[in-house]
Amino acid sequence: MNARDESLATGHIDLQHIQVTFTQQGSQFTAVSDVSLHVEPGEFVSVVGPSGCGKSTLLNIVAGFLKPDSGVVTMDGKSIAGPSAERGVVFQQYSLFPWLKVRENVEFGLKLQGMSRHERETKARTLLGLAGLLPFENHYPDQLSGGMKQRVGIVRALATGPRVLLMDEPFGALDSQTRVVMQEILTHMWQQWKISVLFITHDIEEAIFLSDRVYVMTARPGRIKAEIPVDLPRPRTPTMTASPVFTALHRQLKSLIREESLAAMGGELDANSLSASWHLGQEGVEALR
Ligand SMILES: Nc1ncnc2c1ncn2[C@@H]1O[C@H](COP(=O)(O)OP(=O)(O)OP(=O)(O)O)[C@@H](O)[C@H]1O
Repeated sequence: MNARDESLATGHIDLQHIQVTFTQQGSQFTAVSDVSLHVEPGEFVSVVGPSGCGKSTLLNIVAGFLKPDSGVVTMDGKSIAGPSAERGVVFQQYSLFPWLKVRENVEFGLKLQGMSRHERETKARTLLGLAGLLPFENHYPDQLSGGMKQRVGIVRALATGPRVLLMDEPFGALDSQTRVVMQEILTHMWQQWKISVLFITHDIEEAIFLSDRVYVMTARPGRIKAEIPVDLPRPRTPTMTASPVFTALHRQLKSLIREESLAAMGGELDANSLSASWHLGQEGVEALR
């Protein structure tokens, strides 16, 4: 078995019956209720759902930053007890060290792993080259665009050889054009690495474009409402977003999330009241004057 086959055989994430409660302003509430989900080795899985449904909470549990109140979370059959280099994390905020140059940022984790200067320089330069960032290896983060910073963040997370990549709205801070390009870059990088990815996003199109499967969560308390396989061939290309399969999936996911977004607004809004509120009639218009 070569190194690539070995990495394919690992990176299995399994969450079973996860329950999380938080306390806010002195009162407890259930943030996540009875969530079970899995990511197979080498699979790209997204989680979508309305704001506040617990998506980041689930990612933080897999990252080992947070312990659930009940339920079981494992990676390759072993209980997750805390953060580990086996699980790389990329957040929306570019968490690069501003005082280090691009290559030094990528080398940081390798240095902690005890890799020699020569080896880590070679590895960082190879990875930066694959991400089209080699010409910027000696730049500081604040000399880069948002998209480039996030590419460096992804390369840095991948450098230490994690078996799983956890991404929490990684492109959320980017403008829509850059975001689309980043999705393409990520899907190409992922095809080369074939690493397991758990990806959190608000963006339905992004979830479909990137994923093998998409989990949809309910409004708080977050549960799994649906699990949707994405039956689109790889490699993914931008033209696929106009295909009948893509548009059907988009419609299905949009409708599932809309129901939950309305529920998240407290139940006082439903489809009828939403349209009624815009048809005020003459009396309503007068009342607003
Ligand atoms: N450490 C914490 N203490 C108290 N409440 C928390 C904590 N972390 C998250 N919450 C609350 O739990 C709920 C779920 O939060 P979470 O960030 O996981 O949701 P999300 O689906 O990722 O939201 P968004 O899409 O808006 O980023 C929210 O109501 C949030 O305010």
